[in-house]
Amino acid sequence: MSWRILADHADTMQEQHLAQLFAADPQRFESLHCECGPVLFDYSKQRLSEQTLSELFGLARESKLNDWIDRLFSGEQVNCTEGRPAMHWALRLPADAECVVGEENITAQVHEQLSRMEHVVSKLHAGQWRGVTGEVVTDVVNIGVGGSDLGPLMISDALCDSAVPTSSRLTVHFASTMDGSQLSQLLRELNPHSTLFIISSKSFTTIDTLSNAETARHWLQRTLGDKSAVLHCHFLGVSSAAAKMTEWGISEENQLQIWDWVGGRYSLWSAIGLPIALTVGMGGFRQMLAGAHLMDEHFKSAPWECNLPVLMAMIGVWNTNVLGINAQAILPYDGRLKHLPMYFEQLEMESNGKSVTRDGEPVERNTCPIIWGDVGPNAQHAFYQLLHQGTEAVTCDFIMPARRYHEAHDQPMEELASQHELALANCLAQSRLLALGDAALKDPESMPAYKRYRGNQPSSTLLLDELTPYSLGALIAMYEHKVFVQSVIWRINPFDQWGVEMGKRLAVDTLARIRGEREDLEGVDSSTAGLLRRILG
Ligand SMILES: O=P(O)(O)OC[C@H]1O[C@](O)(CO)[C@@H](O)[C@@H]1O
Repeated sequence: MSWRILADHADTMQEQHLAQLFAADPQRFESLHCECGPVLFDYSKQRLSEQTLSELFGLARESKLNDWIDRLFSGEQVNCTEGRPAMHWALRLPADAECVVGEENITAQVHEQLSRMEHVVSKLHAGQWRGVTGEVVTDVVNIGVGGSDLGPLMISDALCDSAVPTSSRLTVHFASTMDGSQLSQLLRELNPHSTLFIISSKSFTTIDTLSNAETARHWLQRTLGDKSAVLHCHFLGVSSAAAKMTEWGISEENQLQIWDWVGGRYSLWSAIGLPIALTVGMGGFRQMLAGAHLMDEHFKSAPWECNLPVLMAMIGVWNTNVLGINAQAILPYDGRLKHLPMYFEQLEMESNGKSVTRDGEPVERNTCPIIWGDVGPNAQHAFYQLLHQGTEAVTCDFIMPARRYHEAHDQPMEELASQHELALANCLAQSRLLALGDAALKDPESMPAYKRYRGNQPSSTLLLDELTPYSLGALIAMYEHKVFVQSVIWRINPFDQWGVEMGKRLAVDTLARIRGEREDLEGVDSSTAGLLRRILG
């Protein structure tokens, strides 16, 4: 029923260009933006009206959104294919919050691991973590992939301005690629005597991570010898599989725990976020948790009309399923957020890239759009041409902090401030031009066709007061909950990722052929067989 109403309503909306919507209502921004703590969400440049939202809320009611939000926050097994709850929100609860699921006191477990993390962070920052030969550890390498890499990497970079000075002058590095290229580059520069590795893997079975971990172990042992003390002094593990960490050789006191109920792409709030805490200190890490908790509470209790994750999700549904816009660009106007698009690609596409409902039926409508992005000003010189004059409709998320640069380190303050202003101006100019097209320009009719702008490309702007652990925590939690709301509307499970499993199994079989352990090419398609023959000479 709601879908039909939305389709009818779309017929009217499609007739109106964004330029007309803005011209008709000078107060459009006032009625179509919303705030939660440090995040302002402006959706006035989306192709919708207040009536659209009320029709979308009809769909949310029909989909029993509030019941699903209750299920998520009561620890029900919302991840039905794996029989697990999804409780990343519990990682952000303050120590005095009560959260008991079954027999388990979740808050107590979470805060015990936070204390253990704190111990590790203080020891490393104070220069008290020593390698096997007594040298102070100065370099930490996080080995992980997917959620065990992207979140920690993205946030550590984003919060570089909040980095705490440490007496050990600690540097945190990341290695994820299974071909070993990132790690071997690092190993050329690092000193085995003063390097610590974090093996970060929820499952502790991911071949990418385990093969890099093996390489790191051999690198250390070639210089430091084959004694168990080398493993003890140079490896930490973060996983939900304690026995596997022990079997690999990580001593129990160097193990940090996460739980089955934290999905990999939702895990940066747990000990998987250790590299973040090493960068911004435990104080900064707790601020990030507090920002996310603020968004959790807002999501649970704010009316839909001013609920940021719900609004963002329903606008996404409107774009994808009613306006037929199947591409979304993530465009941060701040170089510190360069990994944010990649992080959201995993969060959204691994969660909602599904075509079977919770009941095992084929979905009736499109699910997650294709998401990509880059630092906005750089992307202006790369793919914005398509946004402005191509044939595809794309919705964009512009993300930027309003303020930056309180302290100038080595550069004059005015120089830094003026570069920030430049980025802000470009962000506002681009979203304006995308929305209004020629209407944003003077005398467009005099221009040749190839210089004209169609406009009507929808976008949202997420304005943070500043980029801090608190505001970034709130922003990421907002997107997490948006993904959940959309999964409810699309009736899919956002917490599993079966689509990535079969590829891993086929790779095992292919590897046996590449290594000559299996010579026949029986059952292999001609393309793969031809490429294998060429590789094997
Ligand atoms: O932390 P793990 O278990 O090594 O998994 C890494 C990544 O691999 C995936 O399972 C996909 O293969 C992601 O969901 C996950 O973030």
